[in-house]
Amino acid sequence: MKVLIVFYSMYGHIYRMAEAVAEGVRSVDGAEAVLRRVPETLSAEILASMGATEAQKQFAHIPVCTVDELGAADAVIFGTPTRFGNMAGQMRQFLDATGRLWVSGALVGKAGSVFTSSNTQHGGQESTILSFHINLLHQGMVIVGLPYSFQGQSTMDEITGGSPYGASTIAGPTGARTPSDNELAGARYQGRHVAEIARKLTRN
Ligand SMILES: Cc1cc2nc3c(=O)[nH]c(=O)nc-3n(C[C@H](O)[C@H](O)[C@H](O)COP(=O)(O)O)c2cc1C
Repeated sequence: MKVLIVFYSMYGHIYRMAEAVAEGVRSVDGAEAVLRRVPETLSAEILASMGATEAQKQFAHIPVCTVDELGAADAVIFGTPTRFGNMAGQMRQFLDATGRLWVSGALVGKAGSVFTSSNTQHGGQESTILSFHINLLHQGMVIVGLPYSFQGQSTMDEITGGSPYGASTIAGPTGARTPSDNELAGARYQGRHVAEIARKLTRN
């Protein structure tokens, strides 16, 4: 059973979370985690002006996802930073290339799940995940979130990402904060949870 983790990251937070999601997937017997990134759509000049050039080198070795790989996966977990409370345009562009999967119903009945990051605590993590879910529903996917059985999302001991909609991390106003242990635990939990549900959905 193949669980595809397809992400966009500009500064590395979503990449780090994607690695943790993959760990969670791999903790399920028979589940293979495949990490892919979506194509970059901004020019090198714009990326340099945004201070992304060095950061993106950390995950340049991850292969770029193809639409066929998306269609062939047993479950898909999407990771995107928030952009004004929505998914990043790079992810949007990738989704807009999947029309033929919609036509053929390739994703119907497969588990789909979303995780995110933002600079500020209330900067749109929930709206990013929930508006992403609309796309999954149009593709006929079965939406999987991050249940409250992941107790780390209820903690009052620290400022943390994570909601019933999906794992998340807060990068901080300058983007210098890295995903906390609790946020990474949420990402691992989500990966494991999706893989467990996908295993049930794919059982004959
Ligand atoms: C154009 C743009 C819009 C953004 N919009 C938001 C926003 O609405 N709320 C917020 O908290 N952070 C916002 N951010 C910050 C990003 O979400 C943050 O850089 C990202 O989550 C870090 O993830 P990454 O390291 O994987 O790129 C924005 C960043 C950019 C470049």
